[in-house]
Amino acid sequence: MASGTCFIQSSSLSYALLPFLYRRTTLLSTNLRQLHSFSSKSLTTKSPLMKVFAQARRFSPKQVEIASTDDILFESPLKIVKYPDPILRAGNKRIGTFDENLKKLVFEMFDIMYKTDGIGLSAPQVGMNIRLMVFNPAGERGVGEEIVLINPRVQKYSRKMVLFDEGCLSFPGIYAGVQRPESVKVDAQDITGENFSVDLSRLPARVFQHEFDHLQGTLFFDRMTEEVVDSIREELQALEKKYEDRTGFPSPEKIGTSKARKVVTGFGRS
Ligand SMILES: CSCC[C@H](NC=O)C(=O)N[C@@H](C)C(=O)N[C@@H](CO)C(=O)O
Ligand SMILES: [Fe+2]
Repeated sequence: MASGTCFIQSSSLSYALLPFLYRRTTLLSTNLRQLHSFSSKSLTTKSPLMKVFAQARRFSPKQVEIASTDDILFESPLKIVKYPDPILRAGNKRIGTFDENLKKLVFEMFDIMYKTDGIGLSAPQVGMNIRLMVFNPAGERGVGEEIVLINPRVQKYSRKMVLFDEGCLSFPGIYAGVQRPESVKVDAQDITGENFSVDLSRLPARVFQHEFDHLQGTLFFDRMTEEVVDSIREELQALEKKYEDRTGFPSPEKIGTSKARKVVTGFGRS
């Protein structure tokens, strides 16, 4: 999609746009009905207004903003952003420009990943709110395979879930159990902008999912059960305190002792 295109979230559609949207979704639904023989049940909704919203949600492409050149500018050397910095919770823009600057960023991300004993790294973890991740499950330059995924989307994931003790470079020294699907099928773009698909399982699937979560603003403890969070609660609070001491601002989030925390499941939209 062209840079500068204005996207509108279906959830925030103004009523002024409804007539236009209704025409568009009606056309789309007619075409899709012919193409895919939708069941009458899937097209039945309770009111015309609900129908417009339901169809808009089903047919509209994902409305993630495209990064500008400024969004991809970075300062060397890169530094790892630590919890609870709000950068880790911010939205991440899709990348539309595949140039030398992007290649340099990827090289420097691998560099800091290896230096900090990582096996994967997402752009928001180095302060860049864009949809880019790098990983190498071998964790060493020149060993294993370096994988770069730009604007990744999860196509499929296995029902089989696996529990594994994960660590995150944004939570130094903290490890705890996270359940994730054993394998995933991913669509993405490479460093030249070329589309590709890849099937990942075991550790590569785990690292991909951990980094993909970062691109969605999800952190590994969001997926942990309350019992598991209890085992690292004090360490999380220590990071929150460190952030407050360093910045002079209150921590933007607190793990506290609340039981209201909702464990994240699934992948959300990308
Ligand atoms: C298992 S997914 C972990 C991915 C994570 N990426 C970014 O936060 C990461 O690299 N975490 C490291 C702490 C890590 O897992 N390092 C390896 C190799 O040293 C380890 O076994 O601790
Ligand atoms: Fe992480």
